[in-house]
Amino acid sequence: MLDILLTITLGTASILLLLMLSSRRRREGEPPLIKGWIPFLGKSLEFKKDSFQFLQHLQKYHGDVFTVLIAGKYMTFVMNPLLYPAVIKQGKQLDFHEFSDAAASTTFGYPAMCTGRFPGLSDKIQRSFLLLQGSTLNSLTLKMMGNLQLVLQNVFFSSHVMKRECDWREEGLYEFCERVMFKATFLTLYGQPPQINMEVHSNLDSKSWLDALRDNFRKFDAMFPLLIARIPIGLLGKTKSIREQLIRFFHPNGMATWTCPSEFVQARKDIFQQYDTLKDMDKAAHHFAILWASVGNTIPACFWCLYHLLSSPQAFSVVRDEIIGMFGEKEPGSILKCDKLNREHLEKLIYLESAINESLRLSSVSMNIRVVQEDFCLRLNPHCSVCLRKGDIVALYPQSTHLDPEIYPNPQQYQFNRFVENGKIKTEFYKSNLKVRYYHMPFGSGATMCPGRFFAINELKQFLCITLLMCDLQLNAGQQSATMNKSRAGLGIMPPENQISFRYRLKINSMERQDL
Ligand code: HEM
Repeated sequence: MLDILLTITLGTASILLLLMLSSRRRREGEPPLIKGWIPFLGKSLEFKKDSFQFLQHLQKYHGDVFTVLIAGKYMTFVMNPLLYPAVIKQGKQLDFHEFSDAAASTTFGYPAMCTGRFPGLSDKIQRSFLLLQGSTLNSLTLKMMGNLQLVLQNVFFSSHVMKRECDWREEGLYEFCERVMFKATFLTLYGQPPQINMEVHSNLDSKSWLDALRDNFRKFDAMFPLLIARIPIGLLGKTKSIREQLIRFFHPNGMATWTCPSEFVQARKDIFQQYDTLKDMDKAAHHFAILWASVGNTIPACFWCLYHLLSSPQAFSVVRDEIIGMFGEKEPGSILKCDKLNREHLEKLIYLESAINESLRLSSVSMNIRVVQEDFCLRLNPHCSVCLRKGDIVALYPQSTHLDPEIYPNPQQYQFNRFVENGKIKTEFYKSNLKVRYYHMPFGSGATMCPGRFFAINELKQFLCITLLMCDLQLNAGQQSATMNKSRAGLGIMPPENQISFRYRLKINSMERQDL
């Protein structure tokens, strides 16, 4: 995302990028252009890496629409959500795919799709995304439920952790979310590589193929913002060889031996098979990109959802009671047998959904980027239109909506029930007495919205239901509150900046506990 360029200008690389500033003649109707590297640099350093505060500052002085010249690119920011619909519905003149194709191909290491070498590939890939929704979502959800429970049981019953399952264990909360979600999502989407059968070998391979994959993934992910900003991978230490190992893991010969892939991954394998022009490592790189898409944001989202619930006793008790009210108190071992833990029932958990929405509202910093396809004037409302030029970028920055006090009173405060009204999920939010259509945008907007959003929300609900039903959980006392790592502004969900530790144990009923 180009926001990374902005982020970098706000960081130490500012001087290099700002030296690339160029100027062009202004036309009538163009939004105010903010340029001139000395004041820009001064301000950007003042706001350190907080691009949201920096943009808010620019909005205060230049209005709801302004253009920033960053690294030779003209980026027009539309900061008022009441103006978003005009941008979002403008699919033809404001395109997303050209930009995402270029950014994703360099980041994940496959050839760009819009070069003419792969006719129809991009459309087929877009169609495959439908398999993350509709009726196939039911089977994905069921599979995820089974895998989540197996992975959690694995955490408790693996013999290398020399503890009884009823003993408290301590761990980093982020590491716990990462361990559980990475494995469960991988198995659900890609199926099982032959060397592992979790039920039979649950005690084996403490440093298994999956741990190695996750370690490499974490190292790659740390470099992700720089890669998206097109910093050449050769300049990023070992990142190139780490990415190669990650890609090699998805080599088609290896994947052919994995059992039970999801219909989504199977469809992608079939599509790539039709293209002789795609080398095996290119196909593997496409599969790797989906691994990133499927866990890169979901893991930090799980962290914030669980962290906020554990930090707020009222939220925890309302959400836990709602889950228990729906599924009943369960013996940890019998949760899998509960046939209610499906999509239909998950949809009825409104406090849980509201708590998830609220965590996403606070932690999401994705930016919506569109590339202008031709010179034209975009009418934003009856009183305001802006003239744009081919090649310019238009950016929506939903964090400014998510933290707008007019739409969300006390916006920095976590309120788990903010999205509940009259016993239903609240969908009406207002600004200047006008209904805001795009009030919650962690998954992007319009035609380019995240195709995995329904799966992601289900995963979050399942993760929270299963951990709350199976485990007793507590944050360790005396630690600082979690803060957000802002270096990923523009790229999805921010991970925590600091380490948060917690303790957990398998739930057993109080009678049994007295016997222990
Ligand atoms: C909390 C979790 C998630 C968040 C916050 C999230 C957010 C996003 C965002 C903001 C975009 C870009 C949309 C735009 O710019 O308009 C995106 C794209 C995408 N997401 Fe997600 N996502 C999540 C989980 C998932 C999952 C579980 C999958 C499943 C495979 C997934 C698959 C994708 C794919 C394939 C794209 C690219 C779509 C394209 O190229 O057209 N995401 N996501």
